Amino acid sequence: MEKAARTAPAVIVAIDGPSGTGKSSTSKAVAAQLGLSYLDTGAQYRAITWWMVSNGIDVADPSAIAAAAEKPEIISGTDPSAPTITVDGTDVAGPIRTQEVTSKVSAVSAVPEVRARITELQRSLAASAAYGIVVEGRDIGTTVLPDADLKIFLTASPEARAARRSGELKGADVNATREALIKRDAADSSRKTSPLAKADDAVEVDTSDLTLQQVIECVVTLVEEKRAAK
Ligand SMILES: Nc1ncnc2c1ncn2[C@@H]1O[C@H](COP(=O)(O)OP(=O)(O)OP(=O)(O)O)[C@@H](O)[C@H]1O
Ligand SMILES: Nc1ccn([C@@H]2O[C@H](COP(=O)(O)O)[C@@H](O)[C@H]2O)c(=O)n1
Repeated sequence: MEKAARTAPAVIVAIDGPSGTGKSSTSKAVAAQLGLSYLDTGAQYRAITWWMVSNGIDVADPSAIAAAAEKPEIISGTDPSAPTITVDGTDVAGPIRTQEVTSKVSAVSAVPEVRARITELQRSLAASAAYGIVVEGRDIGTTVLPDADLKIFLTASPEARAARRSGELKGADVNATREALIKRDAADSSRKTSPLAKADDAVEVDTSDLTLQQVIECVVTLVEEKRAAK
């Protein structure tokens, strides 16, 4: 598999969609299976949010966020079997998943200066991926990599997404989880700069009634078809 991937043409894959649709799980597995790099762009927005909170920046003040947007150094490791994220040299893989960061990330990621900074990082990582990359997020197909070889937009019902997330957060209330997902998606979809949206040329995959393995197989097939046509 690895050898075949390394003799195949480099391929850029954009995977977007709302929260809990399976973007990270699918993208990581597809990248690992096909010998591609992997970038979790949500982790980058979470990392900059973590830095803002840790440094006492008021996340309700867009001008304060904009003024600080260039300060933290954010580095993403793109090996799908061990993705990493550091801020100023500190491993923040755990801290960026707290409820506090999750509840504040939409406000921080809506600030245009933050998006410009993070988008530049994302494009540079994609350009330096020798064998190709799977990049997952909210605006990859529409804004970050509009010329991606393949664009996928994952969806799932709010009920399916809430059940998946509640399974992860042991003991979490499914209704509260569902409301929180809907609220975050609404904020991400309604911001002015680069909102969560399906690109016109993206393939939409509804994962509500599919197992994770079925979604992975579907995306691997789509990538292989694109590669064969290159
Ligand atoms: N098709 C599926 N069937 C069942 N569970 C799934 C499926 N896809 C993903 N999951 C599970 O749902 C949870 C959320 O998946 P994942 O983190 O990949 O979603 P996401 O779209 O990246 O979410 P977010 O945008 O919030 O980071 C994980 O526990 C994952 O294992
Ligand atoms: N391309 C992206 C990716 C993410 N965001 C913002 O980050 C939040 C966290 O994303 P997760 O995938 O880790 O849940 C998300 O809610 C968005 O606010 C983004 O703006 N653009």
